[in-house]
Amino acid sequence: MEEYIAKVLISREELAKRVAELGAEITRDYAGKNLLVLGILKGAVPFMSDLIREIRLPLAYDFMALSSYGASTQSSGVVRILKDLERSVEDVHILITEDIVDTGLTLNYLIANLKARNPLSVKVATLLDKAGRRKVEVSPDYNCFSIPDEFVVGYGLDFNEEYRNLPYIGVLKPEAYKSI
Ligand SMILES: O=P(O)(O)OC[C@H]1O[C@H](OP(=O)(O)OP(=O)(O)O)[C@H](O)[C@@H]1O
Ligand code: HPA
Ligand SMILES: [Mg+2]
Repeated sequence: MEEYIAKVLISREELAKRVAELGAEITRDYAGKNLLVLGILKGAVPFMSDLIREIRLPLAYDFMALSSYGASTQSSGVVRILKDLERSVEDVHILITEDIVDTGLTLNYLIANLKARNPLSVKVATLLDKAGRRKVEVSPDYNCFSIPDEFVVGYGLDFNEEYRNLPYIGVLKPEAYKSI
C-alpha cells in the first residue's frame, strides 16, 4: 500500500499532538453545554474517534452519510443524505467533525440543513483545511492543519476507498492514479 505514497505530509505523532490540543480547546469551549459530536461518514471516523477521547466532557455522538449528487467526479454542490441523525437536535450544540474541507460544498449544504432543524448551535471541527480550493465561503471553527492543494490520503481520507487506514497523512504518487 505504501509504495504509492510520495511523502508523509503529517506524521502520526503530529496528528496525535494536534488532535489532543484541539480536544482541550473544545473541552474549554463546551463546558456545561449539551454537546452532540457529529461524524460525517466515512472519512471523519479516525479523527472523530481520537478527538472525542480528548474531549473531557459528557457528550453524545452520531453520524451522517452524505453523497454528492450525480455521477460526475466534480462535486455539484447538490448533496443527498444517505444516513440521517437518529433524533431531533433542538436541545443540543452540534459539533460537526470532518476529515477535510476542500471546495466547501459539502459543509455549506450540511450547515444549512442542520440549522433548519433549530439546534442550539452548529460549529465545525476539521482535521484538514484546503482553503485554496474553496468554491463557497465556509470556514471551520476548529482546524488542525491547513494544507496546500495536493491530493492527500490516510487517517480516514481515501483515494478510491483505499488508504483510509494509513496512520498518517500522505501525498499520493501520480502512479497511484494511473494504476486504476
Ligand atoms: O469540501 P468538499 O469539496 O465538499 O469535500 C470534502 C468532502 O469530501 C470528502 O468526502 P467523500 O465524498 O469523499 O466521502 P468519504 O468521507 O466517504 O470519503 C470529505 O470527507 C468531505 O466530506
Ligand atoms: O485531498 C483529498 N483527499 C481525499 N479525499 C478528498 N476529498 C476532498 N479532498 C480530498
Ligand atoms: Mg472520499
